[in-house]
Amino acid sequence: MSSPDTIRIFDTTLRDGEQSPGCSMSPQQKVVMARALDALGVDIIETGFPASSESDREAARLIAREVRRPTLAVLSRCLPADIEASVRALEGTANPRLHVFVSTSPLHREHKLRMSREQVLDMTASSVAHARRLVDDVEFSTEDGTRTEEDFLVEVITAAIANGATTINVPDTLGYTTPDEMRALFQRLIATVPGARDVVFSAHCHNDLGLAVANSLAAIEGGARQVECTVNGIGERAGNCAVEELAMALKVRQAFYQLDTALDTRLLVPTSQLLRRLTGMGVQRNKAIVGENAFAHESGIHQHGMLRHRGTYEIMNPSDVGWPDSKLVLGRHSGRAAVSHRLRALGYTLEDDQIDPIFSAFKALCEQQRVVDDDDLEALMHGDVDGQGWRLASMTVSDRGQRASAQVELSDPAGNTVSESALGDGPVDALFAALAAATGVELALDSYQVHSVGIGRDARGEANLSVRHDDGTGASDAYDGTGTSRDIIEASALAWLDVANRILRRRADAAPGTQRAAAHA
Ligand SMILES: CC(=O)SCCNC(=O)CCNC(=O)[C@H](O)C(C)(C)COP(=O)(O)OP(=O)(O)OC[C@H]1O[C@@H](n2cnc3c(N)ncnc32)[C@H](O)[C@@H]1OP(=O)(O)O
Ligand SMILES: CC(C)C(=O)C(=O)O
Ligand SMILES: [Mg+2]
Repeated sequence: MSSPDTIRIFDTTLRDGEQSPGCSMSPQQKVVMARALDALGVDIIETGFPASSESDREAARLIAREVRRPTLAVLSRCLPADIEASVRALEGTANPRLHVFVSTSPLHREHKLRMSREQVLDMTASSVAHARRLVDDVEFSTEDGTRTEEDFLVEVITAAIANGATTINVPDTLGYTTPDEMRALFQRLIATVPGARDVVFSAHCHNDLGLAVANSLAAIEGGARQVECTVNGIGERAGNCAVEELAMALKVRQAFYQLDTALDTRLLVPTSQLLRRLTGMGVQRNKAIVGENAFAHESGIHQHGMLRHRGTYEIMNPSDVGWPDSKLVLGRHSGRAAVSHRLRALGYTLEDDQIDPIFSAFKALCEQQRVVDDDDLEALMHGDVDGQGWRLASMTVSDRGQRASAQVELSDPAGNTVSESALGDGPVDALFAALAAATGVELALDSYQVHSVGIGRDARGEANLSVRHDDGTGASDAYDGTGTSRDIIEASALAWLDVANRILRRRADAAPGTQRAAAHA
Protein backbone atom coordinates (compact mmCIF):
# COMPACT_ATOMS: atom_id res chain seq x y z
CA MET A 1 0.00 0.00 0.00
CA SER A 2 1.06 3.57 -0.62
CA SER A 3 2.24 5.70 2.25
CA PRO A 4 -0.86 6.97 4.02
CA ASP A 5 0.10 10.57 3.42
CA THR A 6 0.64 10.29 -0.35
CA ILE A 7 -1.97 10.19 -3.07
CA ARG A 8 -1.12 7.97 -6.01
CA ILE A 9 -1.87 9.61 -9.32
CA PHE A 10 -3.20 7.14 -11.86
CA ASP A 11 -3.10 9.01 -15.15
CA THR A 12 -5.60 7.83 -17.74
CA THR A 13 -5.05 10.54 -20.36
CA LEU A 14 -3.95 7.88 -22.84
CA ARG A 15 -6.99 5.64 -22.21
CA ASP A 16 -10.09 7.44 -20.86
CA GLY A 17 -8.72 10.80 -22.08
CA GLU A 18 -8.21 9.37 -25.53
CA GLN A 19 -11.85 8.20 -25.54
CA SER A 20 -12.85 11.91 -25.85
CA PRO A 21 -14.24 12.53 -29.30
CA GLY A 22 -11.44 14.12 -31.33
CA CYS A 23 -8.58 13.16 -28.98
CA SER A 24 -7.21 10.01 -30.63
CA MET A 25 -3.43 9.79 -30.56
CA SER A 26 -1.10 7.65 -32.63
CA PRO A 27 1.17 5.19 -30.76
CA GLN A 28 4.12 7.56 -31.35
CA GLN A 29 2.17 10.52 -29.94
CA LYS A 30 1.27 8.39 -26.92
CA VAL A 31 4.95 7.66 -26.35
CA VAL A 32 5.70 11.41 -26.35
CA MET A 33 2.89 12.00 -23.87
CA ALA A 34 3.94 9.04 -21.69
CA ARG A 35 7.46 10.47 -21.44
CA ALA A 36 5.98 13.78 -20.28
CA LEU A 37 3.74 12.03 -17.72
CA ASP A 38 6.79 10.16 -16.43
CA ALA A 39 8.67 13.47 -16.04
CA LEU A 40 5.61 14.99 -14.34
CA GLY A 41 5.88 12.20 -11.77
CA VAL A 42 2.58 10.34 -12.09
CA ASP A 43 2.60 6.96 -10.33
CA ILE A 44 0.62 4.94 -12.87
CA ILE A 45 0.03 5.53 -16.58
CA GLU A 46 -2.90 3.73 -18.22
CA THR A 47 -1.71 3.36 -21.80
CA GLY A 48 -4.86 1.99 -23.45
CA PHE A 49 -7.22 -0.91 -23.98
CA PRO A 50 -5.24 -3.58 -25.87
CA ALA A 51 -8.27 -5.67 -26.94
CA SER A 52 -9.73 -2.66 -28.71
CA SER A 53 -7.13 -2.00 -31.42
CA GLU A 54 -3.69 -2.73 -32.86
CA SER A 55 -2.86 0.92 -32.19
CA ASP A 56 -3.46 0.47 -28.44
CA ARG A 57 -1.38 -2.72 -28.42
CA GLU A 58 1.49 -1.02 -30.23
CA ALA A 59 1.32 2.01 -27.91
CA ALA A 60 1.55 -0.27 -24.86
CA ARG A 61 4.60 -2.02 -26.32
CA LEU A 62 6.39 1.17 -27.36
CA ILE A 63 5.75 2.90 -24.04
CA ALA A 64 6.91 -0.17 -22.11
CA ARG A 65 10.28 0.02 -23.88
CA GLU A 66 10.92 3.62 -22.89
CA VAL A 67 9.05 4.38 -19.72
CA ARG A 68 10.41 2.27 -16.89
CA ARG A 69 9.71 4.09 -13.61
CA PRO A 70 5.92 4.37 -13.36
CA THR A 71 3.56 1.44 -13.29
CA LEU A 72 1.98 0.91 -16.72
CA ALA A 73 -1.64 -0.24 -16.71
CA VAL A 74 -3.92 -1.48 -19.48
CA LEU A 75 -7.68 -1.93 -19.38
CA SER A 76 -9.68 -5.12 -20.06
CA ARG A 77 -13.28 -6.16 -19.90
CA CYS A 78 -14.00 -9.19 -17.75
CA LEU A 79 -13.42 -11.47 -20.73
CA PRO A 80 -10.63 -14.06 -21.07
CA ALA A 81 -9.69 -12.82 -24.55
CA ASP A 82 -9.36 -9.20 -23.33
CA ILE A 83 -7.25 -10.26 -20.37
CA GLU A 84 -4.95 -12.33 -22.55
CA ALA A 85 -4.56 -9.50 -25.08
CA SER A 86 -3.68 -7.20 -22.20
CA VAL A 87 -1.12 -9.59 -20.75
CA ARG A 88 0.57 -9.90 -24.15
CA ALA A 89 0.63 -6.10 -24.50
CA LEU A 90 2.24 -5.79 -21.06
CA GLU A 91 5.17 -8.09 -21.94
CA GLY A 92 8.45 -6.32 -21.23
CA THR A 93 6.80 -3.73 -18.97
CA ALA A 94 8.92 -2.94 -15.90
CA ASN A 95 5.95 -2.51 -13.55
CA PRO A 96 2.82 -3.95 -15.18
CA ARG A 97 -0.75 -3.57 -13.93
CA LEU A 98 -3.81 -5.31 -15.33
CA HIS A 99 -6.98 -3.29 -14.89
CA VAL A 100 -10.24 -5.23 -15.25
CA PHE A 101 -13.69 -3.73 -14.96
CA VAL A 102 -17.33 -4.66 -15.05
CA SER A 103 -20.52 -2.66 -14.68
CA THR A 104 -22.32 -3.17 -11.40
CA SER A 105 -25.31 -0.79 -11.47
CA PRO A 106 -28.84 -2.11 -12.08
CA LEU A 107 -29.24 -0.05 -15.26
CA HIS A 108 -25.99 -1.36 -16.74
CA ARG A 109 -26.64 -4.94 -15.60
CA GLU A 110 -30.12 -5.04 -17.03
CA HIS A 111 -29.77 -3.06 -20.26
CA LYS A 112 -26.11 -3.15 -21.22
CA LEU A 113 -24.79 -6.48 -19.99
CA ARG A 114 -28.17 -8.23 -19.69
CA MET A 115 -26.82 -10.07 -16.66
CA SER A 116 -28.08 -10.87 -13.20
CA ARG A 117 -26.28 -9.89 -10.01
CA GLU A 118 -25.00 -13.48 -9.71
CA GLN A 119 -23.58 -13.43 -13.23
CA VAL A 120 -21.74 -10.14 -12.58
CA LEU A 121 -20.41 -11.53 -9.31
CA ASP A 122 -19.17 -14.73 -11.00
CA MET A 123 -17.59 -12.71 -13.81
CA THR A 124 -15.79 -10.53 -11.26
CA ALA A 125 -14.42 -13.47 -9.32
CA SER A 126 -13.28 -15.49 -12.33
CA SER A 127 -11.77 -12.52 -14.20
CA VAL A 128 -9.87 -11.13 -11.24
CA ALA A 129 -8.56 -14.62 -10.46
CA HIS A 130 -7.57 -15.08 -14.13
CA ALA A 131 -5.80 -11.69 -14.19
CA ARG A 132 -4.05 -12.36 -10.89
CA ARG A 133 -2.66 -15.68 -12.13
CA LEU A 134 -0.90 -13.71 -14.87
CA VAL A 135 0.05 -10.41 -13.21
CA ASP A 136 0.71 -9.51 -9.56
CA ASP A 137 -0.72 -6.01 -9.69
CA VAL A 138 -4.44 -6.20 -10.51
CA GLU A 139 -6.86 -3.29 -10.34
CA PHE A 140 -10.58 -3.96 -10.39
CA SER A 141 -13.20 -1.30 -11.24
CA THR A 142 -16.93 -1.33 -10.60
CA GLU A 143 -18.17 0.65 -13.61
CA ASP A 144 -21.09 2.92 -12.65
CA GLY A 145 -20.23 2.05 -9.05
CA THR A 146 -21.85 5.13 -7.55
CA ARG A 147 -25.26 4.17 -8.98
CA THR A 148 -25.00 0.62 -7.67
CA GLU A 149 -26.98 -0.78 -4.71
CA GLU A 150 -24.52 -0.56 -1.83
CA ASP A 151 -25.02 -4.12 -0.60
CA PHE A 152 -24.19 -5.42 -4.08
CA LEU A 153 -21.21 -3.09 -4.40
CA VAL A 154 -19.86 -4.53 -1.14
CA GLU A 155 -20.40 -8.09 -2.46
CA VAL A 156 -18.59 -7.42 -5.74
CA ILE A 157 -15.65 -5.65 -4.11
CA THR A 158 -15.39 -8.43 -1.52
CA ALA A 159 -15.20 -10.99 -4.35
CA ALA A 160 -12.56 -8.94 -6.18
CA ILE A 161 -10.36 -8.66 -3.09
CA ALA A 162 -10.83 -12.32 -2.22
CA ASN A 163 -9.63 -13.24 -5.72
CA GLY A 164 -6.50 -11.10 -5.59
CA ALA A 165 -7.31 -7.53 -6.65
CA THR A 166 -4.75 -5.13 -5.17
CA THR A 167 -6.47 -1.86 -6.07
CA ILE A 168 -10.23 -1.28 -5.93
CA ASN A 169 -11.49 1.55 -8.09
CA VAL A 170 -15.04 2.83 -7.56
CA PRO A 171 -15.85 5.02 -10.54
CA ASP A 172 -18.45 7.74 -10.70
CA THR A 173 -18.76 6.84 -14.36
CA LEU A 174 -21.58 9.29 -15.13
CA GLY A 175 -20.37 12.15 -12.93
CA TYR A 176 -23.63 11.82 -10.99
CA THR A 177 -22.62 11.76 -7.37
CA THR A 178 -21.97 14.65 -4.95
CA PRO A 179 -18.98 15.21 -2.65
CA ASP A 180 -20.88 14.33 0.54
CA GLU A 181 -22.15 11.10 -0.99
CA MET A 182 -18.71 10.22 -2.31
CA ARG A 183 -16.93 10.81 1.02
CA ALA A 184 -19.51 8.74 2.90
CA LEU A 185 -19.46 5.92 0.33
CA PHE A 186 -15.68 5.49 0.56
CA GLN A 187 -15.80 5.66 4.35
CA ARG A 188 -18.48 2.95 4.50
CA LEU A 189 -16.83 0.67 1.90
CA ILE A 190 -13.45 0.83 3.61
CA ALA A 191 -15.10 0.14 6.98
CA THR A 192 -17.31 -2.70 5.72
CA VAL A 193 -15.56 -4.71 3.00
CA PRO A 194 -13.43 -7.58 4.36
CA GLY A 195 -9.78 -7.01 3.45
CA ALA A 196 -10.37 -3.36 2.46
CA ARG A 197 -7.41 -2.18 4.52
CA ASP A 198 -5.01 -4.44 2.60
CA VAL A 199 -5.75 -2.83 -0.77
CA VAL A 200 -5.67 0.69 -2.17
CA PHE A 201 -9.04 2.31 -2.78
CA SER A 202 -9.25 4.54 -5.84
CA ALA A 203 -11.64 7.15 -7.23
CA HIS A 204 -12.36 7.70 -10.92
CA CYS A 205 -14.68 10.68 -11.31
CA HIS A 206 -16.28 12.09 -14.41
CA ASN A 207 -17.23 15.72 -14.81
CA ASP A 208 -20.80 15.67 -16.12
CA LEU A 209 -21.89 18.06 -13.35
CA GLY A 210 -18.52 19.81 -13.07
CA LEU A 211 -17.84 17.90 -9.82
CA ALA A 212 -15.04 15.53 -10.84
CA VAL A 213 -12.31 17.26 -8.82
CA ALA A 214 -14.57 17.96 -5.83
CA ASN A 215 -15.75 14.34 -5.80
CA SER A 216 -12.18 13.04 -6.06
CA LEU A 217 -11.12 15.21 -3.12
CA ALA A 218 -14.13 13.95 -1.17
CA ALA A 219 -13.16 10.35 -1.97
CA ILE A 220 -9.70 11.12 -0.58
CA GLU A 221 -11.31 12.44 2.59
CA GLY A 222 -13.24 9.16 2.71
CA GLY A 223 -10.01 7.13 2.51
CA ALA A 224 -9.15 6.77 -1.20
CA ARG A 225 -5.39 6.85 -1.77
CA GLN A 226 -5.36 6.64 -5.57
CA VAL A 227 -7.08 9.13 -7.86
CA GLU A 228 -7.59 8.59 -11.57
CA CYS A 229 -7.03 11.78 -13.54
CA THR A 230 -6.30 13.14 -16.98
CA VAL A 231 -4.30 16.10 -18.19
CA ASN A 232 -6.61 19.06 -18.96
CA GLY A 233 -9.46 16.89 -17.65
CA ILE A 234 -10.03 15.29 -21.06
CA GLY A 235 -12.13 12.12 -21.14
CA GLU A 236 -15.52 10.70 -21.99
CA ARG A 237 -18.19 13.44 -22.47
CA ALA A 238 -17.39 16.29 -20.04
CA GLY A 239 -14.15 14.58 -19.10
CA ASN A 240 -12.40 13.23 -16.02
CA CYS A 241 -10.86 14.72 -12.91
CA ALA A 242 -8.17 17.16 -14.14
CA VAL A 243 -4.77 16.19 -12.76
CA GLU A 244 -3.58 19.81 -12.57
CA GLU A 245 -6.59 20.84 -10.49
CA LEU A 246 -6.42 17.91 -8.12
CA ALA A 247 -2.66 18.22 -7.59
CA MET A 248 -2.86 21.95 -6.90
CA ALA A 249 -5.89 21.61 -4.59
CA LEU A 250 -3.85 19.17 -2.47
CA LYS A 251 -0.78 21.39 -2.59
CA VAL A 252 -2.43 24.76 -1.95
CA ARG A 253 -4.67 23.31 0.78
CA GLN A 254 -1.97 21.05 2.23
CA ALA A 255 -2.73 22.22 5.75
CA PHE A 256 -6.30 20.99 5.33
CA TYR A 257 -5.75 17.69 3.50
CA GLN A 258 -2.33 16.82 5.03
CA LEU A 259 -1.69 14.85 1.85
CA ASP A 260 0.31 15.43 -1.30
CA THR A 261 1.16 13.87 -4.64
CA ALA A 262 4.63 13.07 -5.99
CA LEU A 263 4.13 15.39 -8.98
CA ASP A 264 6.59 18.07 -10.05
CA THR A 265 3.82 20.66 -10.37
CA ARG A 266 6.13 23.02 -12.32
CA LEU A 267 5.56 20.67 -15.27
CA LEU A 268 1.76 20.95 -15.21
CA VAL A 269 1.52 23.76 -17.76
CA PRO A 270 4.12 22.34 -20.19
CA THR A 271 2.37 18.94 -20.01
CA SER A 272 -1.01 20.55 -20.61
CA GLN A 273 0.36 22.44 -23.61
CA LEU A 274 1.98 19.32 -25.01
CA LEU A 275 -1.35 17.47 -24.90
CA ARG A 276 -3.09 20.42 -26.55
CA ARG A 277 -0.59 20.33 -29.39
CA LEU A 278 -0.75 16.54 -29.77
CA THR A 279 -4.55 16.32 -29.86
CA GLY A 280 -5.44 19.75 -31.25
CA MET A 281 -7.99 20.03 -28.44
CA GLY A 282 -7.81 23.55 -27.00
CA VAL A 283 -7.91 24.49 -23.34
CA GLN A 284 -10.52 27.06 -22.35
CA ARG A 285 -8.84 30.33 -21.40
CA ASN A 286 -10.40 30.42 -17.94
CA LYS A 287 -9.51 26.80 -17.12
CA ALA A 288 -8.02 26.55 -13.62
CA ILE A 289 -4.22 26.27 -13.44
CA VAL A 290 -3.47 25.71 -17.14
CA GLY A 291 -5.82 28.17 -18.92
CA GLU A 292 -4.31 31.33 -20.45
CA ASN A 293 -6.28 33.49 -18.03
CA ALA A 294 -5.52 31.48 -14.88
CA PHE A 295 -2.96 34.07 -13.77
CA ALA A 296 -4.07 37.06 -15.91
CA HIS A 297 -5.68 40.14 -14.41
CA GLU A 298 -7.42 42.89 -16.36
CA SER A 299 -9.57 44.80 -13.92
CA GLY A 300 -8.06 47.88 -12.31
CA ILE A 301 -8.92 47.04 -8.72
CA HIS A 302 -7.33 43.61 -8.98
CA GLN A 303 -4.27 44.95 -10.81
CA HIS A 304 -3.84 47.63 -8.15
CA GLY A 305 -4.06 44.93 -5.45
CA MET A 306 -1.63 42.65 -7.31
CA LEU A 307 0.90 45.46 -7.58
CA ARG A 308 0.77 46.00 -3.82
CA HIS A 309 0.82 42.29 -2.90
CA ARG A 310 0.20 39.41 -5.31
CA GLY A 311 -1.48 37.43 -2.55
CA THR A 312 -4.45 39.80 -2.78
CA TYR A 313 -5.63 38.08 -5.97
CA GLU A 314 -3.57 34.90 -6.36
CA ILE A 315 -3.60 31.80 -4.17
CA MET A 316 -0.63 30.16 -5.84
CA ASN A 317 2.53 31.21 -7.55
CA PRO A 318 2.32 30.86 -11.35
CA SER A 319 5.86 29.49 -11.48
CA ASP A 320 4.77 26.62 -9.18
CA VAL A 321 2.64 25.28 -12.03
CA GLY A 322 4.92 26.23 -14.90
CA TRP A 323 3.80 29.70 -16.03
CA PRO A 324 6.62 32.23 -16.31
CA ASP A 325 4.67 34.88 -14.35
CA SER A 326 1.28 36.49 -13.79
CA LYS A 327 0.00 38.83 -16.49
CA LEU A 328 -1.51 42.26 -16.02
CA VAL A 329 -3.48 42.66 -19.24
CA LEU A 330 -4.34 46.25 -20.12
CA GLY A 331 -7.89 46.69 -21.34
CA ARG A 332 -11.11 48.58 -20.76
CA HIS A 333 -11.30 47.51 -17.10
CA SER A 334 -7.77 48.60 -16.20
CA GLY A 335 -6.99 51.56 -13.95
CA ARG A 336 -4.22 54.11 -13.56
CA ALA A 337 -2.08 51.92 -11.29
CA ALA A 338 -1.60 49.22 -13.92
CA VAL A 339 -1.16 51.66 -16.80
CA SER A 340 1.50 53.66 -14.88
CA HIS A 341 3.20 50.43 -13.83
CA ARG A 342 3.44 49.20 -17.42
CA LEU A 343 4.62 52.58 -18.65
CA ARG A 344 7.34 52.57 -15.97
CA ALA A 345 8.45 49.15 -17.22
CA LEU A 346 8.74 50.72 -20.70
CA GLY A 347 10.88 53.55 -19.28
CA TYR A 348 8.23 56.29 -18.83
CA THR A 349 7.89 57.61 -15.30
CA LEU A 350 4.92 59.96 -15.15
CA GLU A 351 4.16 62.61 -12.55
CA ASP A 352 0.67 62.48 -11.06
CA ASP A 353 -0.56 65.32 -13.26
CA GLN A 354 0.79 63.66 -16.42
CA ILE A 355 -1.08 60.42 -16.07
CA ASP A 356 -4.62 61.78 -16.57
CA PRO A 357 -4.40 62.73 -20.26
CA ILE A 358 -2.56 59.51 -21.08
CA PHE A 359 -5.10 57.52 -19.12
CA SER A 360 -8.02 59.19 -20.97
CA ALA A 361 -6.38 58.40 -24.30
CA PHE A 362 -5.81 54.84 -23.09
CA LYS A 363 -9.50 54.43 -22.18
CA ALA A 364 -10.52 55.85 -25.58
CA LEU A 365 -8.25 53.34 -27.30
CA CYS A 366 -9.85 50.55 -25.25
CA GLU A 367 -13.19 51.43 -26.82
CA GLN A 368 -11.70 50.39 -30.15
CA GLN A 369 -9.61 47.40 -29.22
CA ARG A 370 -9.86 44.83 -26.48
CA VAL A 371 -6.27 44.73 -25.39
CA VAL A 372 -3.71 47.53 -25.34
CA ASP A 373 -0.19 46.23 -25.78
CA ASP A 374 3.24 47.80 -25.36
CA ASP A 375 3.30 49.12 -28.93
CA ASP A 376 0.00 50.85 -28.31
CA LEU A 377 1.34 52.40 -25.11
CA GLU A 378 4.42 53.64 -26.95
CA ALA A 379 2.14 55.23 -29.52
CA LEU A 380 0.12 56.85 -26.74
CA MET A 381 3.27 58.28 -25.22
CA HIS A 382 4.44 59.69 -28.54
CA GLY A 383 1.23 61.68 -28.68
CA ASP A 384 0.17 60.09 -31.94
CA VAL A 385 -2.52 58.04 -30.46
CA ASP A 386 -4.60 57.96 -33.50
CA GLY A 387 -5.22 54.41 -32.44
CA GLN A 388 -7.44 54.44 -35.44
CA GLY A 389 -4.89 54.17 -38.24
CA TRP A 390 -6.85 53.16 -41.25
CA ARG A 391 -10.60 53.28 -40.74
CA LEU A 392 -13.15 51.39 -42.77
CA ALA A 393 -15.15 53.97 -44.70
CA SER A 394 -17.20 51.51 -46.74
CA MET A 395 -17.14 47.99 -48.08
CA THR A 396 -19.06 45.90 -50.57
CA VAL A 397 -18.74 42.16 -50.72
CA SER A 398 -20.40 39.98 -53.31
CA ASP A 399 -20.45 36.21 -53.51
CA ARG A 400 -22.13 35.71 -56.85
CA GLY A 401 -20.60 33.76 -59.69
CA GLN A 402 -17.47 31.65 -59.61
CA ARG A 403 -15.38 33.86 -57.30
CA ALA A 404 -16.31 36.27 -54.52
CA SER A 405 -15.34 39.91 -54.87
CA ALA A 406 -14.81 42.69 -52.33
CA GLN A 407 -14.30 46.41 -52.57
CA VAL A 408 -13.09 48.48 -49.60
CA GLU A 409 -12.63 52.18 -49.03
CA LEU A 410 -10.35 53.18 -46.17
CA SER A 411 -9.61 56.59 -44.69
CA ASP A 412 -6.78 57.69 -42.41
CA PRO A 413 -6.78 60.43 -39.75
CA ALA A 414 -5.16 62.88 -42.18
CA GLY A 415 -8.14 62.51 -44.50
CA ASN A 416 -6.39 60.37 -47.13
CA THR A 417 -8.59 57.71 -48.66
CA VAL A 418 -7.77 54.64 -50.60
CA SER A 419 -10.04 52.26 -52.42
CA GLU A 420 -9.18 48.76 -53.62
CA SER A 421 -10.98 45.67 -54.79
CA ALA A 422 -10.01 42.02 -55.01
CA LEU A 423 -11.32 38.56 -55.84
CA GLY A 424 -11.15 35.57 -53.51
CA ASP A 425 -12.28 31.99 -52.90
CA GLY A 426 -15.02 33.27 -50.61
CA PRO A 427 -16.29 36.62 -49.32
CA VAL A 428 -13.83 36.79 -46.42
CA ASP A 429 -10.90 35.75 -48.60
CA ALA A 430 -11.81 38.49 -51.10
CA LEU A 431 -12.27 41.04 -48.31
CA PHE A 432 -8.87 40.30 -46.76
CA ALA A 433 -7.22 40.50 -50.19
CA ALA A 434 -8.80 43.93 -50.79
CA LEU A 435 -7.65 45.14 -47.36
CA ALA A 436 -4.11 43.89 -48.05
CA ALA A 437 -4.11 45.74 -51.37
CA ALA A 438 -5.40 48.93 -49.73
CA THR A 439 -2.99 48.99 -46.78
CA GLY A 440 0.04 47.27 -48.27
CA VAL A 441 0.11 44.92 -45.29
CA GLU A 442 0.39 41.19 -45.99
CA LEU A 443 -0.89 38.90 -43.26
CA ALA A 444 -0.63 35.10 -43.10
CA LEU A 445 -3.72 33.79 -41.35
CA ASP A 446 -3.16 31.27 -38.52
CA SER A 447 -6.73 31.22 -37.26
CA TYR A 448 -9.98 33.05 -37.95
CA GLN A 449 -13.01 32.67 -35.70
CA VAL A 450 -16.35 34.41 -35.62
CA HIS A 451 -18.81 34.11 -32.77
CA SER A 452 -21.75 35.95 -31.39
CA VAL A 453 -21.49 38.17 -28.31
CA GLY A 454 -24.59 39.36 -26.49
CA ILE A 455 -28.10 38.09 -26.97
CA GLY A 456 -31.24 38.95 -28.87
CA ARG A 457 -31.38 42.33 -30.60
CA ASP A 458 -28.10 43.38 -28.96
CA ALA A 459 -26.13 40.44 -30.33
CA ARG A 460 -23.03 41.36 -32.31
CA GLY A 461 -20.59 39.30 -34.27
CA GLU A 462 -17.06 39.22 -32.99
CA ALA A 463 -14.21 38.18 -35.26
CA ASN A 464 -10.87 37.07 -33.85
CA LEU A 465 -7.80 36.72 -36.02
CA SER A 466 -4.41 35.27 -35.25
CA VAL A 467 -1.92 36.10 -37.96
CA ARG A 468 1.76 36.20 -38.76
CA HIS A 469 3.43 39.12 -40.48
CA ASP A 470 6.84 39.14 -42.10
CA ASP A 471 8.48 42.48 -41.40
CA GLY A 472 10.59 42.22 -44.53
CA THR A 473 13.64 40.75 -42.79
CA GLY A 474 12.35 37.20 -42.99
CA ALA A 475 11.37 37.25 -39.29
CA SER A 476 7.68 36.77 -38.72
CA ASP A 477 5.78 38.18 -35.74
CA ALA A 478 2.45 36.91 -34.42
CA TYR A 479 -0.45 39.28 -33.88
CA ASP A 480 -4.03 38.93 -32.68
CA GLY A 481 -6.85 41.23 -33.74
CA THR A 482 -10.48 41.64 -32.80
CA GLY A 483 -13.41 43.38 -34.46
CA THR A 484 -17.06 43.57 -33.52
CA SER A 485 -20.05 44.62 -35.55
CA ARG A 486 -23.65 43.63 -36.17
CA ASP A 487 -22.39 42.33 -39.52
CA ILE A 488 -19.87 39.48 -39.23
CA ILE A 489 -18.17 40.37 -42.53
CA GLU A 490 -17.64 43.93 -41.25
CA ALA A 491 -16.41 42.49 -37.90
CA SER A 492 -13.87 40.48 -39.91
CA ALA A 493 -12.69 43.61 -41.73
CA LEU A 494 -12.33 45.47 -38.41
CA ALA A 495 -10.32 42.60 -36.90
CA TRP A 496 -8.04 42.62 -39.95
CA LEU A 497 -7.55 46.41 -39.66
CA ASP A 498 -6.92 46.08 -35.91
CA VAL A 499 -3.87 43.97 -36.73
CA ALA A 500 -2.78 46.03 -39.75
CA ASN A 501 -2.90 49.29 -37.78
CA ARG A 502 -0.68 47.82 -35.06
CA ILE A 503 1.83 46.74 -37.68
CA LEU A 504 1.76 50.17 -39.32
CA ARG A 505 2.21 51.87 -35.93
CA ARG A 506 5.17 49.66 -35.19
CA ARG A 507 6.69 50.43 -38.61
CA ALA A 508 6.16 54.16 -38.08
CA ASP A 509 7.76 54.00 -34.62
CA ALA A 510 10.75 52.20 -36.11
CA ALA A 511 11.08 54.86 -38.84
CA PRO A 512 10.26 58.25 -37.29
CA GLY A 513 8.94 60.78 -39.74
CA THR A 514 7.20 58.17 -41.82
CA GLN A 515 3.61 59.08 -42.24
CA ARG A 516 1.69 56.57 -40.23
CA ALA A 517 -1.36 55.22 -41.94
CA ALA A 518 -0.10 55.90 -45.41
CA ALA A 519 3.23 54.23 -44.65
CA HIS A 520 2.73 51.74 -47.45
CA ALA A 521 2.17 54.33 -50.15
C1 LIG B 1 -16.52 3.52 -18.82
C2 LIG B 1 -15.48 3.14 -19.82
O1 LIG B 1 -14.66 3.99 -20.14
S1 LIG B 1 -15.49 1.61 -20.46
C3 LIG B 1 -14.20 1.57 -21.65
C4 LIG B 1 -14.64 2.14 -22.94
N1 LIG B 1 -13.61 1.90 -23.92
C5 LIG B 1 -13.85 1.32 -25.07
O2 LIG B 1 -14.96 0.98 -25.43
C6 LIG B 1 -12.62 1.04 -25.90
C7 LIG B 1 -12.90 0.99 -27.39
N2 LIG B 1 -13.85 -0.06 -27.70
C8 LIG B 1 -13.77 -0.87 -28.76
O3 LIG B 1 -12.84 -0.81 -29.56
C9 LIG B 1 -14.84 -1.89 -28.92
O4 LIG B 1 -16.01 -1.46 -28.21
C10 LIG B 1 -14.41 -3.29 -28.40
C11 LIG B 1 -13.30 -3.82 -29.33
C12 LIG B 1 -13.88 -3.21 -26.98
C13 LIG B 1 -15.58 -4.25 -28.43
O5 LIG B 1 -16.15 -4.23 -29.70
P1 LIG B 1 -17.39 -5.21 -30.07
O6 LIG B 1 -16.98 -6.60 -29.78
O7 LIG B 1 -17.77 -4.89 -31.47
O8 LIG B 1 -18.53 -4.87 -29.00
P2 LIG B 1 -19.37 -3.53 -28.81
O9 LIG B 1 -18.45 -2.41 -28.58
O10 LIG B 1 -20.38 -3.36 -29.90
O11 LIG B 1 -20.17 -3.88 -27.47
C14 LIG B 1 -19.52 -4.06 -26.26
C15 LIG B 1 -19.65 -5.50 -25.77
O12 LIG B 1 -18.85 -5.64 -24.58
C16 LIG B 1 -19.68 -6.07 -23.48
N3 LIG B 1 -19.10 -5.52 -22.29
C17 LIG B 1 -19.07 -4.20 -21.93
N4 LIG B 1 -18.37 -4.09 -20.80
C18 LIG B 1 -17.98 -5.31 -20.43
C19 LIG B 1 -17.20 -5.79 -19.37
N5 LIG B 1 -16.69 -4.94 -18.48
N6 LIG B 1 -16.96 -7.09 -19.28
C20 LIG B 1 -17.45 -7.93 -20.22
N7 LIG B 1 -18.18 -7.53 -21.28
C21 LIG B 1 -18.43 -6.23 -21.38
C22 LIG B 1 -21.04 -5.53 -23.85
O13 LIG B 1 -22.05 -6.19 -23.13
C23 LIG B 1 -21.06 -5.84 -25.34
O14 LIG B 1 -21.26 -7.22 -25.47
P3 LIG B 1 -22.20 -7.89 -26.63
O15 LIG B 1 -21.55 -7.49 -27.92
O16 LIG B 1 -22.11 -9.33 -26.34
O17 LIG B 1 -23.55 -7.28 -26.45
C1 LIG C 1 -13.43 1.67 -16.97
C2 LIG C 1 -13.76 2.58 -15.86
C3 LIG C 1 -12.61 2.73 -14.93
C4 LIG C 1 -14.15 3.92 -16.37
O1 LIG C 1 -13.49 4.55 -17.15
C5 LIG C 1 -15.38 4.50 -15.81
O2 LIG C 1 -16.15 3.80 -15.14
O3 LIG C 1 -15.61 5.70 -16.06
MG1 LIG D 1 -14.05 6.68 -17.15
